[in-house]
Amino acid sequence: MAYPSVCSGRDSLTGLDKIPRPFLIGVAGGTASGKSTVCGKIMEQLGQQSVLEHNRRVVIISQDSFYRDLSHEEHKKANKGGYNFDHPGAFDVELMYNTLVDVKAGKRVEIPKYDYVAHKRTSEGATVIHSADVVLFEGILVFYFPEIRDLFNLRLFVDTDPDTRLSRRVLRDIEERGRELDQILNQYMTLVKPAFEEFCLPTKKYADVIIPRGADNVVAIDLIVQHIQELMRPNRTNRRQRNNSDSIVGRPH
Ligand SMILES: Nc1ncnc2c1ncn2[C@@H]1O[C@H](COP(=O)(O)OP(=O)(O)O)[C@@H](O)[C@H]1O
Ligand SMILES: Nc1ccn([C@@H]2O[C@H](COP(=O)(O)O)[C@@H](O)[C@H]2O)c(=O)n1
Repeated sequence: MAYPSVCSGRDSLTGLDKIPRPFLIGVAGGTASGKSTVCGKIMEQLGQQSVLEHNRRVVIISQDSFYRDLSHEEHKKANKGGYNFDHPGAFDVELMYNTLVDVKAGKRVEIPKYDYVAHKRTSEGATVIHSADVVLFEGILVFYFPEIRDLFNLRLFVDTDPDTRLSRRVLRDIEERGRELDQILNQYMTLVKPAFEEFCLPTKKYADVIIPRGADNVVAIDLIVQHIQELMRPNRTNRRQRNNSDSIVGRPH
């Protein structure tokens, strides 16, 4: 696939002289490992959970918003748990890449919400990004595509044991995604688990920080938040000019 050129290259975490805004964090991990929950905790600890959504300076995007549109046949398969949503080919990589490039360039971007019952993006409840300090991009395969992997300034991998993930997925898919138990287990055994082992797990090596036990790991989350705050501190040398009051650092939590 041909991608448009972008000023790429990852800012070294020790080379603190060039901290980009927004600071783009990739959060990978298996299904139901706690990626969204970890992102929520990071946002909360940065004091943003109580801020109205359109004023937030820390934004979470889900990779699921970039699933390809399904054909009629694929949609029928998906309704039976037989469509492979865990394969890299299920994603619109070009749209995902172009969107992240726009986010990094500070452009106003609208990210549609994904409807897991209808298996498609919805026009309602889109996340609007216009002047974020930190953008968290979470999903099972956010480190799979090299061009996308290279866009991240920090990479986290949420490492939760597979039994825990399966039991959480079963409960979540029944409660929130309108699924039946036999369909969930069949999809998991035939598609989700093999794809996790083939495509997701091998990307753990790209992480800067691996978070064992996901959101239960308060120490890891505290350290990550401290690191982000340190990087984003307004009086860092050579940082982009901005008003102190605009910063997420030092805001009341
Ligand atoms: N540490 C935890 N303890 C208990 N339940 C959790 C924990 N982390 C996540 N969950 C639950 O597990 C399910 C999957 O978590 P989620 O954060 O959505 O995972 P992911 O984004 O990786 O799919 C959700 O129902 C969530 O509430
Ligand atoms: N229509 C869909 C789309 C995705 N899935 C499954 O969701 C998982 C990814 O989301 P997580 O929050 O669990 O990371 C992935 O494993 C897909 O199997 C789905 O079932 N239906």
